[in-house]
Amino acid sequence: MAENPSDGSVACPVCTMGFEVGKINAHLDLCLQTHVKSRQDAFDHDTPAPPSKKPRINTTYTRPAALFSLFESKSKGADNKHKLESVVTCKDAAEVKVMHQPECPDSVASATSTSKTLMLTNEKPLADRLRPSTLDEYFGQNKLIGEQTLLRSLLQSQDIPSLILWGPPGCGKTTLAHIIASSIKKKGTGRFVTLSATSASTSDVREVIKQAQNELRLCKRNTILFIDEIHRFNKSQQDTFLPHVECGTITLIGATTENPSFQVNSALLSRCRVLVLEKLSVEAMGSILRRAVDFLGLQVLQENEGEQGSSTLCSDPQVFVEQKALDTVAHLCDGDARAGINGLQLAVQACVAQMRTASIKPDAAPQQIIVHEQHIKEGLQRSHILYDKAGEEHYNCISALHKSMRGSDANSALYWLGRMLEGVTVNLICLSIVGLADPLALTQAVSAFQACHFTGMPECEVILAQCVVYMARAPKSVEVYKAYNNVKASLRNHQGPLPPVPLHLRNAPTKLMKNLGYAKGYKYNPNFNGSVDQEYLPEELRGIDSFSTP
Ligand SMILES: Nc1ncnc2c1ncn2[C@@H]1O[C@H](COP(=O)(O)OP(=O)(O)OP(=O)(O)O)[C@@H](O)[C@H]1O
Ligand SMILES: [Zn+2]
Repeated sequence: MAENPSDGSVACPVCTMGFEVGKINAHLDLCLQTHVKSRQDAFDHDTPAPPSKKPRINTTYTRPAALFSLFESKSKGADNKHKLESVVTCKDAAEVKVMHQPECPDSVASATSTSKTLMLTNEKPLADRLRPSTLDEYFGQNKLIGEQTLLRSLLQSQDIPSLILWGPPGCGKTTLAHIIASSIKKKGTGRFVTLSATSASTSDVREVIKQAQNELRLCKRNTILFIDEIHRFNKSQQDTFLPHVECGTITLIGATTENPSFQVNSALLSRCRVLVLEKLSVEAMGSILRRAVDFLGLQVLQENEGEQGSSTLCSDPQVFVEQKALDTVAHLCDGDARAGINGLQLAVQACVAQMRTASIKPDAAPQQIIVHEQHIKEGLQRSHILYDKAGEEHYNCISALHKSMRGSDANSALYWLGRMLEGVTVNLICLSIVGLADPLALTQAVSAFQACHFTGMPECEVILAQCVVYMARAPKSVEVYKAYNNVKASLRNHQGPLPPVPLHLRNAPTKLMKNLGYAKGYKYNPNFNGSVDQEYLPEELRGIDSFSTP
């Protein structure tokens, strides 16, 4: 800014430089733009893309085929050969720059320039690039943003109260805040500032508040302050904005994955409206993934379709993704859109990388890349507990010991115990397999465990031996064991996000939780004579009995 402050100058609320009264407004517009941009750079992770970047998504949308075309045409030669000109390899990115000369008549790419980078670089996670900027692209959360909801009418009236968005990871809290903010910015009624409680300090907050005060005083413009992961601020940090939320200098939108009753200052909480977001449903995830697929220019392969699909006419390599693979992402991502989108991205990257190594030879035939369910599973990085070979012998002994006791063979059980005492401790609690037929067995096992701790080797041998013989001679039951296995299997095989805990079964220690309907309708058994008719399972599991299923 070139102006020199004079004596009767006013300070710019943003950069605090002095300006003549007549010039301050013109300066402000400019200064705000630069300021907002620099803020966005600083908090790039959770701010909307600067305007100049946005069309990237839109352009992509209208011509997805061009973007995912791995090979770009240089000229429309009649030569049908696909010549690889360059392959750019980066460490683990699927950034591929390759060229060829296709004959494909409908290749959109053929009309465009030279090599283009595949939309799968690692520079920014796909989920971030896909962040919706309007409610039309925001899927699920219908209870919150459906027609005739409070939030809709607030958005229409442009009168946004301070909000706390509470929900599980990747369900769209940050996105919703951005949408709210951009709808307000559109009408020019407010300013939007983003801070993340993981990186911002109290002085950052003070700075934002100072600017908001100036802004309100000079421009009569409200500031919306979005704080991601607000629960990471401690209570005294949260106190910093309390008075400013109260007097309306800032409208606070906080996002949190933690129950705000416990993590957000109660004074602050009482000044904010809490909106609860849910895990995204399988259907919502389906729509979100569709959008990702379009963005990447992938083709979806229905189950009964051959691999050739629609590409038989065109010699361009194409990337297909099985519909089943998409369904798998929607089911496995547990309502977390970020995990789902990025899982899909990783799977596609892995497939493209595989193809790349396979086709490095010049004149390689064009290929079709198909992303299968298995790739997706790897992409989602569902970790499994690996079997520890080194400990195998130990587990074999435990197994033999357990089987001997189950078979009421005290003699063998003692033998296996002896084998294991060669340096390895026995997990005595495992011995409780005797089950409900003799509930005292568990007590025996725990007592033996404690007794061994008191006495140590070698005296504890006898204690262990007594315990093992007790187990071997006790009556057996596998009822609980089987039933619990059924529970584990049903959890493992569950499709989509796990059902929420029924509201009436939840505890309601805070006012917020009461207001949200927690504990409502719960029948406290001691208040009733005899049995109480009450459901203790989520609605979709009613009627399923782990004890009776085989
Ligand atoms: N409801 C939705 N509709 C469409 N896309 C969504 C939705 N929710 C999330 N996404 C996608 O998932 C990404 C992550 O979502 P977002 O950052 O809003 O989640 P969050 O709830 O703030 O998660 P976290 O608590 O982990 O920060 C977004 O960039 C967007 O691409
Ligand atoms: Zn300024």
